[in-house]
Amino acid sequence: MANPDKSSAAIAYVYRGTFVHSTQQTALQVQEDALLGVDTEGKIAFIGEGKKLEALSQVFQFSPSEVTQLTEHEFLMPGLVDTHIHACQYSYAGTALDLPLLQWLNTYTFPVESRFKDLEFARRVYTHVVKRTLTNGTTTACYFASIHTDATLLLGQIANDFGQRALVGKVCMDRNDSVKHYRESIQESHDETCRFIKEFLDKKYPLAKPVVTPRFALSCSRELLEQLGKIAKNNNLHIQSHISENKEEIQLVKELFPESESYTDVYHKYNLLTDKTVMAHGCHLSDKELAVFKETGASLSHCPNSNFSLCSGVLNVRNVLKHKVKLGLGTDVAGGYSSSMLDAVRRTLDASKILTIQDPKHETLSFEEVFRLATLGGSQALSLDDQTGNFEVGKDFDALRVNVAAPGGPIDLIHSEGPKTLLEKFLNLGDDRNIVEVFVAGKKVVPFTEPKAE
Ligand SMILES: Nc1nc2[nH]cnc2c(=O)[nH]1
Ligand SMILES: [Zn+2]
Repeated sequence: MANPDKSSAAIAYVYRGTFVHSTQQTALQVQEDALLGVDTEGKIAFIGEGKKLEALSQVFQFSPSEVTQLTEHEFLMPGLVDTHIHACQYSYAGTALDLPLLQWLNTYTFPVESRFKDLEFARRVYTHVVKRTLTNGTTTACYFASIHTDATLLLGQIANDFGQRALVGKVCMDRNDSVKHYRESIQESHDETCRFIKEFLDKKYPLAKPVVTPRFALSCSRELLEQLGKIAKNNNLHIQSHISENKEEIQLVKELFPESESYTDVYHKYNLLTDKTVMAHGCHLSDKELAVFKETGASLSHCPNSNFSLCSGVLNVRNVLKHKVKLGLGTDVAGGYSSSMLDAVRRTLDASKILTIQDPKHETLSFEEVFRLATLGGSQALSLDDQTGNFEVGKDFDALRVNVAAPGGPIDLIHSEGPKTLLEKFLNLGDDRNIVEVFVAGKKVVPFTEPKAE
């Protein structure tokens, strides 16, 4: 576990106590009385046994008296990864949940998103969403913004200023018959996407990157999809979109793209399925389509709150995992009403249990598996697992310090509990009151220090 050669940077701080995380092999690995050192570059420098404190302090040159000891009801876990969230829909989260997807988009979503031309409105909403998600433990977020380049650049800046790891997408859509002022021409969508990518990359943010973002097949012409596939390829960029969310949407895709064998085939044809692609939902994908996801390395973002709220469908996560398709969890605000990944964890378990009620042979997901999906799984789905997702030496320290018995918090601990039960209680009953500190790339980002809270 300890490898002094891996890191040449000095140790910035060391924690001692219980750590929980996931690996490819083990959904939940618990280390009790362990030591974890973070270097001045924000990377995990070592993980070792508490009883080896003396030796580790000599090898890694830190003072044993400076080690921070976690309390009995505390643990460190990897930060939560939200693989799909619409930052510009945050203002109406918790409302407008009475229509199915396409009617919901036309009635509520497009009119609100069109307001993001106004940079001051954008600043207000984006500051709130970044702060709220960080407080809820989202250390990495994959954001959809709106069609507006400058407002989307602002979202990238705000995420960077607050220290959140973020993928940020300017939405592309050249088709919208219902809210005609909320669409672009093909030329505009292409040129603004290029400007967005260039200006975003010029900022050289350490943790924020641009994502090519066709809204979904129904919002885009063939020409636009083709151009976006090329832009992503030429710049080696991430791609995000939606797929196979609801049955009416799938039927319309079939009618609009009759030459394609399936919804998946539409995106595949325009080179939009790569190992840096994340597609939201996929509730109704066939096994054949899942095989294309596996072959291309594209991943799925499971957004169960949204799938329930808009009555879209119930994704069979077990089947996706059997196909070895990468999968993370998403809040899909505001189709999903909660911006907390703890809610996504709970709704994922609910969705799996519903499938078991319908078919007792279905193998229900365990809380340990869902914990992995919310952390390591999300980092894999976003192809960021070389940097984050679990506690491995050399990765960035993206972590939550959780106190299950936080004073004034939502959990009453009646008995003394082992670490596995503490994690289960936190996942099912906890909230931001239990998340006492949040770290991204070694920097403490919650409680907020700078920039000043609004
Ligand atoms: N849930 C959801 N699905 C979509 N499909 C296309 N756009 C959207 C959106 O904003 N939310
Ligand atoms: Zn979405």
